[in-house]
Amino acid sequence: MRPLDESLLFETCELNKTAPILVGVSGGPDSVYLWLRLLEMGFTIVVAHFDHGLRPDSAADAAWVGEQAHRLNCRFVLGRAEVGVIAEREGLSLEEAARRMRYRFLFETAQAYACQAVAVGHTADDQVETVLMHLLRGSGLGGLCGMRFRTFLAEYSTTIPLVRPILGEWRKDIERYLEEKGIICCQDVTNRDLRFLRNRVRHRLLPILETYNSQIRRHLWQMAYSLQADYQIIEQEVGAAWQRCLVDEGPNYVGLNRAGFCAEHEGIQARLIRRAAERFTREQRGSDFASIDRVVRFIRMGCPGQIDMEGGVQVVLDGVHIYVLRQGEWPINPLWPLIPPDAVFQIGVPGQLTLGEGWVLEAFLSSPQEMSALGGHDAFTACLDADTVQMPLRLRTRRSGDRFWPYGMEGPMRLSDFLVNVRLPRWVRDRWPLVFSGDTLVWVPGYRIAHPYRVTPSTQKIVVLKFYRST
Ligand SMILES: Nc1ncnc2c1ncn2[C@@H]1O[C@H](COP(=O)(O)OP(=O)(O)OP(=O)(O)O)[C@@H](O)[C@H]1O
Repeated sequence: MRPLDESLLFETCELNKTAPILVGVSGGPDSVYLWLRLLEMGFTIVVAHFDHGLRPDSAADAAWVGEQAHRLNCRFVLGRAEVGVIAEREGLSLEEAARRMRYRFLFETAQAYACQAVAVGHTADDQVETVLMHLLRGSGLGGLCGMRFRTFLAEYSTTIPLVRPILGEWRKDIERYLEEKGIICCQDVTNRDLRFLRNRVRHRLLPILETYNSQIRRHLWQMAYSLQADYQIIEQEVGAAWQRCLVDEGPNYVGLNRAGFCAEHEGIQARLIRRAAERFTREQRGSDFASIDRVVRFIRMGCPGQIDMEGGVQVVLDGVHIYVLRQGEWPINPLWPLIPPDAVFQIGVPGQLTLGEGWVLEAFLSSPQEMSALGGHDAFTACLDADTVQMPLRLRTRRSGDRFWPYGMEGPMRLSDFLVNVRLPRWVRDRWPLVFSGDTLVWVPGYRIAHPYRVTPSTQKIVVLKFYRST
């Protein structure tokens, strides 16, 4: 366990005695204890209390904290908001609205009074309850790590940390300390309300778990603490993988390199998607395992297309890149080499076609030896047996009645059926480029070449076709 001592405050919480610390004091025993202990240890404290206006006695709590601050000669800042009204307006639960308003107030006050950190009174018991709540709701490793001694809440401040100096102290020891000092704190009656999951965990679940192992609280606390160190290693790995895969990023999208992504470890792949999706999601809780797993499998399959995640996030694959974006907000860069619906182009071999938006289609001749030396290629490169194709090749969009014999299939099928099967997004089908030899469709870029045009052991020369963006 980590009791409140100087090494915890200076090293783990990274506090110093040169600037004040803002302590969020509800008036309850935990935050009062935190405040008194920090004062005893010689820190300068700014006391901040937020009146949520949700209980009839909330003004009395505020007054009590103010009186104590006066008695202890600490600066006191009181904040107030109509949490009920805000919750309704923003479609949040009362607890969530209260939490957001409170943290916003605490960090704004810390900024205004040049405080080095915001300190709150979460205890070891709160930690154990939090870990169990995460477990019950189905969390990953991140949730099982529980709360940190020192962290940043980026939505409130990226420069002022949130510290929890009494995260290693048990409530019973805190109560004993206050009793010895004769301090009677405010009591929050909602702490006994069993409609709240936290209270059920505290008053019902934990006593039952203790009948299995009397040390369960200690074990859960230790587990969270050691997982935090493990998690840090994973986060470093994910950060490095992110740098390796990131190709493009904007306010409403992130672009990753698919080949790089697929080369990462499976666990890292899932975390990369989670990290990208978290930027754009409307959900407060992260995406669940099943949804992340579905996206990872879709990316590994490699066919261009799109897939929706919960929280308004979309993942779009163009065969080379993975775009994670806010639904409906397409990146400025076009993803695919789309062409006007009625356009027809011709391309000789060797030859080059400049399409819109910086896209280029290049054609050249190669030999089987050269191609095998080059190794694998992406979905927007095709190799055809040169003796089977009729030059120049033609590029156009689909027309009714088009048929296609996909590589590896028994025979031709309707192109429209093929496009449905591969789930090419409906809105791009009329602008998707198709490569024809004479009247025969030989390549659906991003997906398949036509079976009769494949490279075989008897192939002498290969026509290589390649779409790429020149900008
Ligand atoms: N109204 C408030 N004003 C200022 N800070 C608050 C307020 N409510 C909570 N906090 C801060 O957030 C911490 C955690 O809040 P929570 O509601 O979980 O409190 P708690 O575990 O009941 O602790 P306490 O005994 O201090 O009320 C508190 O210890 C306190 O530091």
